[in-house]
Amino acid sequence: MAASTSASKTLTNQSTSFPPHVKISNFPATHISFSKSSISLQKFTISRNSTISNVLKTVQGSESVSKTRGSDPAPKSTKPTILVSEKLGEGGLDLLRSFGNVECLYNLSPEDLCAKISECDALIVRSGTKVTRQVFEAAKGKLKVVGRAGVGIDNVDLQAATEFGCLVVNAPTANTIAAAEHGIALLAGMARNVAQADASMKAGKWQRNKYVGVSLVGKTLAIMGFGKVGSEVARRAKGLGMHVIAHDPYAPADRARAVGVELVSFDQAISTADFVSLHMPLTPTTNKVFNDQTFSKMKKGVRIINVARGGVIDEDALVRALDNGTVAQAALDVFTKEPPSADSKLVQHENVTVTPHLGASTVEAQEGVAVEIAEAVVGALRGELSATAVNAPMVPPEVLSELAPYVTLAEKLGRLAVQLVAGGSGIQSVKVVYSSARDPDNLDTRLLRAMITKGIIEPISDAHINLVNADFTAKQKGIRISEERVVVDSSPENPVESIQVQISNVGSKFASALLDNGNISIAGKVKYGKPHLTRVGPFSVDVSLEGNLILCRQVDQPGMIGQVGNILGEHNVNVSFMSVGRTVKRTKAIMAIGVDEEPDKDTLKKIGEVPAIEEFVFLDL
Ligand SMILES: NC(=O)c1ccc[n+]([C@@H]2O[C@H](COP(=O)([O-])OP(=O)(O)OC[C@H]3O[C@@H](n4cnc5c(N)ncnc54)[C@H](O)[C@@H]3O)[C@@H](O)[C@H]2O)c1
Ligand SMILES: O=C(O)[C@H](O)COP(=O)(O)O
Repeated sequence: MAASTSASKTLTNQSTSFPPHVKISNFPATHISFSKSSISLQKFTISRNSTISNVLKTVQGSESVSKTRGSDPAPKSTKPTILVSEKLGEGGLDLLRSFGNVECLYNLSPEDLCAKISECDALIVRSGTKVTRQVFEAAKGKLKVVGRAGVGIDNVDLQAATEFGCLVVNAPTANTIAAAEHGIALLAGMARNVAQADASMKAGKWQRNKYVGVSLVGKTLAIMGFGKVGSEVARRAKGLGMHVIAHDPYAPADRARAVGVELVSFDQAISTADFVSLHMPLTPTTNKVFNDQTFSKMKKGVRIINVARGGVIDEDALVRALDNGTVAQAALDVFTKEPPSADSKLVQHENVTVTPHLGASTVEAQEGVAVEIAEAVVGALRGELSATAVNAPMVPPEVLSELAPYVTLAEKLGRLAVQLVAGGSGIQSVKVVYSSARDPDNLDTRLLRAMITKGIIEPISDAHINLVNADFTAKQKGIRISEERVVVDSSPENPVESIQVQISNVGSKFASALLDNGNISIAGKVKYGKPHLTRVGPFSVDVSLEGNLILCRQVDQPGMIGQVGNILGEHNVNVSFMSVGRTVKRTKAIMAIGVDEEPDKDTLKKIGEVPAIEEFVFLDL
């Protein structure tokens, strides 16, 4: 298959918008929504020659709503009803009132919320309202958008929202500074026992010796998670004279350097720090990452601050570490269960300072998130695309049905590529090469690019990526995604022949995935409707992208498949696919092995001990 032409473009600072000229014909339009692992489809009837923007409006039921911007009111008879269930800044409320009928009903019981919701077109919440499946069921299709006035959307059942065709939008940036300032307040307050001394004085005591604190200047602070909040905490801590280090496997080193912060390994961060401040998202990887084992590696007398999410700490282990003196003090704004039980040992511990999830609670941040969320909700009710949507993008059904298998391939390639990146390497530049028989102008790759972005970003953050927010989120994370289309001589019936994903300027956990130019490179194809991995670095392979994957590089010699297969078999790990690729006979080869179960550490160790195996990596697809 010869490459005949190529065209490339780089996406920077680009907001997502649909071309107005794209038309769809008379068939049921499909509303595509993504969750972490699934795509759900719902059908809506769209008239001939509707534009995509009309599709959006029809799907969200806002055709009759005013199309004017800013504070122009919607026609009275068609004003949408917007329920605000937690306190929201006045600026946001004013904007909402200029557009719809706003009802502020705080502290609704779950039953009252369900009773009310079928009258509402939009619901605005913070972290206190649980927007459950029952709420979406009770809405009976009336609810079109849920706005989360803040970052975390763990209180909204996204899957249910998606299934019920309800858009969810959030306000991811307006409370960053507030959270960082609260982190610093907890750090300083804890070091000087402010809360404990205050309580003691109010109890009539004067205990000057008991509340001798520790100084911050010259102490080492480890920032765990160098994102928006983490980097702002770092800046402020440096101003206090602290030595700041950070651990974030996905943050670019130059961003850290610009703030004067050194990026280090997890173990180095926790074993050298006097203070450890947590700013990573709660993901399966970070869930209870601070546990008995990690506390035991910390410097005796370490102090911990958490304004991220309670679930990153094993709270029982923290109580043990406080009791045995490993951790001298902790200052916590967030808890696994909120509110925590009144008799929680952690909350009651004398060396623990607590606040009731106040990180975002400043007048300024609440005004900021209120306006940010009001704009997003009003835009969504008008049927506009939102840069902060966390679910429910829409694409024309003919594009969707054609691209559906490639969408899965794209996400899997993204997930796979990011797992090949070595810890400590910040991802800044991703190149996607689409080989296709179609003219470059006749291939809409936005959905594929969004899915590759989703595959790359979601395993390393709590961001939810879809067609709407993919470019926005990548840009926010400092990841530049460029696309190149290569026209190949094959059937133009297939929109794409193959997709290659390259990540530049990073180290790899699996050196064989590197091309001569130093880029991690993998490529895949759709075969019989299923995504297949067809290339790893310079090696050709062919393995279905299902379950999990082990990649091994070995000296090309007989018996290797048998040896590795036996180890997996002995440990009851079922092999689903296997493929061997090599560059030159009897030199180096790689083996790609699809496995149904995740092998335990012992099994992987045994694979690594096979003498001819030079390197291997386990990848979760
Ligand atoms: N207490 C509050 O009121 C409050 C307010 C705002 C944000 N938050 C929470 O703070 C956290 C950070 O928010 P943000 O806006 O800075 O998010 P962000 O996405 O900008 O930053 C998170 C960073 O964590 C990094 N990360 C991912 N996995 C990691 C791992 N295993 N180890 C170390 N780092 C890892 C990511 O690369 C990213 O740089 C989130 O959990 C958010 O929900 C809490
Ligand atoms: O996720 C967030 O934005 C913060 O945790 C703040 O939550 P809140 O809006 O309930 O204060």
